[in-house]
Amino acid sequence: MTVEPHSDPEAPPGSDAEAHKTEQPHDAHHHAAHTWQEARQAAFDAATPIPPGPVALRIALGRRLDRDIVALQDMPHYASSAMDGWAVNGSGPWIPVEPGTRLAPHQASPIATGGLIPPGAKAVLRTENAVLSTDDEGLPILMTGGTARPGEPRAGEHIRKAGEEALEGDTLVKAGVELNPAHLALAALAGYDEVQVQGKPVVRLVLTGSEVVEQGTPAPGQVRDTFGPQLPDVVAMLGGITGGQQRIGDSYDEWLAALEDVLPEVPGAPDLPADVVITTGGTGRSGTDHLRRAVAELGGRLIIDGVAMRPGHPAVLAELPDGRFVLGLPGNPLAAMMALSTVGAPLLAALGHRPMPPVEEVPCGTMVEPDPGRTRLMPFRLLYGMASPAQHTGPGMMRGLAAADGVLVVPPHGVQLGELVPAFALPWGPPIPRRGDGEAKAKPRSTARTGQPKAKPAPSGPVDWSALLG
Ligand SMILES: Nc1nc2c(c(=O)[nH]1)N[C@H]1C(S)=C(S)[C@@H](COP(=O)(O)OP(=O)(O)OC[C@H]3O[C@@H](n4cnc5c(N)ncnc54)[C@H](O)[C@@H]3O)O[C@H]1N2
Ligand code: MOO
Repeated sequence: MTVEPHSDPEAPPGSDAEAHKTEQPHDAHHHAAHTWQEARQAAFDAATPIPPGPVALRIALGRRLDRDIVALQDMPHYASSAMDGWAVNGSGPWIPVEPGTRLAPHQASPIATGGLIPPGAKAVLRTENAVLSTDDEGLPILMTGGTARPGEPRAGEHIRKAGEEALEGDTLVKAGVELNPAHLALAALAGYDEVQVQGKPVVRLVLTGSEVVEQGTPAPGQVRDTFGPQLPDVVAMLGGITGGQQRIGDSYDEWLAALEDVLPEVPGAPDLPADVVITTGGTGRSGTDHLRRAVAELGGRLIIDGVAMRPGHPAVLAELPDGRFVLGLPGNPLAAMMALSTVGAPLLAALGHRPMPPVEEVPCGTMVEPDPGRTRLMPFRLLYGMASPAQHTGPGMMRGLAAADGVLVVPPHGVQLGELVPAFALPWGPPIPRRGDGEAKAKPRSTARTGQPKAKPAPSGPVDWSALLG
C-alpha cells in the first residue's frame, strides 16, 4: 500500500487507520488527553513571549538585541595620541614643558599612546623620531631626528580625533541582532553596562529520585544520572537559560519545597523567578510520584497531563499561579528527551519569541507496524537518504538517541516502506534533509540560501537498510 504523505501523522477521521484504532481499545495506561500534535500546540499556545529587559553585558552573549545600541557620545570621546612621543605645537625645535599644560607655539610635552592631547597641540612626534638635547644655554630642547621625514610631524599626525569611530547618536548595533563577543565589546566601548534584549526563558531543573547517583558505576538498584550531563545544555540549545539545578529524593515534602522555591541561580543576573521548572521523574501514578499533587497543592493548573505517544507518554505541563510553568519529564531517560522535544521545545520557543520548532518529512527505509492510538517517536539514522529506526531505543536507554540523526514521528497507523514520515531534528543534530524538487509536495527551496546540496530523490525501489545500522 502506498499511503499518500500528509503532514499530520495522526490518522484522519474515517481512514483505514482510524477504523483500526476503534477496533483496539487503548491500554490501561493510555489516559492521555492530547495527541502528539495537540500537545505540541498546547505547549506553544500556553506561553506568551517574555518581554524584553536589560541584561548585564557579561551575560548578554547570544541574546537578541531589542533596542539599537547607539553612541552615547562621540567615539572616541576625546582626541588622543596614537603613538608614544611628544605633543607639539608648531615647528621645531620645541621647548619641553610639563605634560597636560596648554602648549604655546614651539612647545612640546611628553605623551603616551592613548593620552589626552593637551590644548594647543597640533600633532604628535613619535619617540623614535625625536631627539632631546640641550641648547647653547644648556636648556633642554626637542628636535626631530632618527628616521623623521622632513616637515614631520605634519598637522594632525598621530592624533586620533574625537568622533573618528562614531558620532554621538550613530547606530552601532541594530535591534534584532544576536549579540556576539565583538558586539559586547563595542557596547562597552560606547559606555554601556547593560543592553536591552528580547526575553528568554530562565529554566530551573529539579532532578528527582533517591536511586539516582551522580558518580561512578552504579550498584544494582541504583542508576547513574543521565539528566545532569545533558539537560542544561539541551535547554540552552532549545533557547532557554539554565538557572540552577537541584536534586531531591522521592518525598512529597521535597517535591513541594522544590516547586515552591522560585528563585533560579543565574550568575550575574538579578534574582528573578524562573519562567519554567523542569522536573525529571515522578510523573507516574505510584506512591512516590508526587508531581501532580504538589502542583495541585500550589494551586496550579494542568495544561497537559499525558500525551498519546511512546515513549514519554506521562509528560506533564502545568502552570502555577505565579505564572511559572512546570514541565514534568518522565524519569526514563529516552522518554524524558522525547517529552522535552514534544512539550518543552514548543514551550521554550514561544517564551523566547521563536516559531514552533519545525517538523519535516523523510522517506522511511523500513516498514513500521501500526500502534493504534499513539504516535511513536523513533530515533533514526539516515542511510542513502532513507530513515531507519535506530536500535537500542527502549525508554530507559540512550544509545539509540546518541547515534541518531533525528526522530521519526510515526503515526498510529504505521508506515509503509518508502513512505514519507514526519521527523524532527535533534537540538544538537543535523537538520532533516529536505526532499528533492522532483517529488510531490516538496517545499520550494533555494540551495543558495542554505548552501547545502539538494537531497537526492529516494530510490524508486526502497531497500530496508535497518539491519546495517547499530
Ligand atoms: N504501573 C505503571 N508503571 C509505569 C507506567 C504506567 O503507566 N503504569 N508508565 C511507565 C512509563 S511509560 C514511564 S516513562 C515511567 C515514568 O516514570 P516516572 O516519571 O514516574 O519516573 P520514576 O518512576 O521516578 O523513574 C522511572 C525510571 O527512570 C529512572 N530515572 C529517574 N531519574 C533518572 C535519572 N536522573 N537518570 C537516569 N534514570 C533515571 C528511574 O530509576 C526509573 O528506572 O513509569 C513507567 N511505569
Ligand atoms: O512512555 Mo515511558 O515514557 O515508555 O518510557
